[in-house]
Amino acid sequence: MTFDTETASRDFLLAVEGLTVSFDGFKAVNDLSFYVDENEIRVIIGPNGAGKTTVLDLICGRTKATSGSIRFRGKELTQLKEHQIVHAGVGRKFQNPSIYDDLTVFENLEISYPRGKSVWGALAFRRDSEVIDRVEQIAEMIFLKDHLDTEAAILSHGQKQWLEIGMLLIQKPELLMLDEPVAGMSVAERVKTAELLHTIIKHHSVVVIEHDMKFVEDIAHRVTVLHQGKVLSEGSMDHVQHDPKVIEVYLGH
Ligand SMILES: Nc1ncnc2c1ncn2[C@@H]1O[C@H](COP(=O)(O)OP(=O)(O)OP(=O)(O)O)[C@@H](O)[C@H]1O
Repeated sequence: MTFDTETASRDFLLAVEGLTVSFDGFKAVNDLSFYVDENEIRVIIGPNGAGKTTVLDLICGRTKATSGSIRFRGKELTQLKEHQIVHAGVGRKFQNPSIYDDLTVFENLEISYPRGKSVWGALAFRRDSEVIDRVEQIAEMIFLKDHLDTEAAILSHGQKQWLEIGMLLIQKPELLMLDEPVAGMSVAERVKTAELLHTIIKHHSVVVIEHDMKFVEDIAHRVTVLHQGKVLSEGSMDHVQHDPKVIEVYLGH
């Protein structure tokens, strides 16, 4: 059986097919296809300019595709607006944390708690036990249970990154997309972040862009190597690490 026949007959959480985006004639993503399963950690690697960030921008609706399809739980995302994609269950963390420095860890998590869409729902929102329980549960997962009253401004760089992941998790996205989550972290923080991702995928799927190969090895179920907007290689870390094409354009440097 060919890969195509196999993929066509399966239900993936995320199915990206023939995705292309052209910026003034330059195809940053070029006829790209890849598939992500439930409870999978997929890592996207590749040289600078390969199109990794652009792929996440396309999935979360920040950039509009020139052609191709992105199906999430069978729902086409390419025509949706960013907030509709968030509502469909896709959360995205950018490289720079967008937390509120002057609020505490508790408050940052609390304001991210989904309150329903109506204005009335927002007005009726109060700090009830359901919210407190959920905030505490997430804080424990992101190693900040003892820092609930700490102002976000004084957290370490790594703790800020975890807080932002927590702010996404509290919204219960089915798919979480992270752009270089361990950049600038200490070795100890990287180890804890790998632990966090292994906890997260019990209930979510994760797509991560990463350059730190040790970290990739620790977390990846499968790795997709991008080069010039296309898949150069895909499979286990072991498979892509030994693929001569990958060594030539990326890992050998
Ligand atoms: N809005 C845009 N307009 C024009 N060109 C763009 C735009 N966004 C990205 N590009 C180009 O598309 C290519 C892919 O960029 P992208 O940021 O996706 O690469 P990357 O793999 O994430 O690289 P890095 O590892 O350096 O972050 C680059 O050549 C970039 O200059």
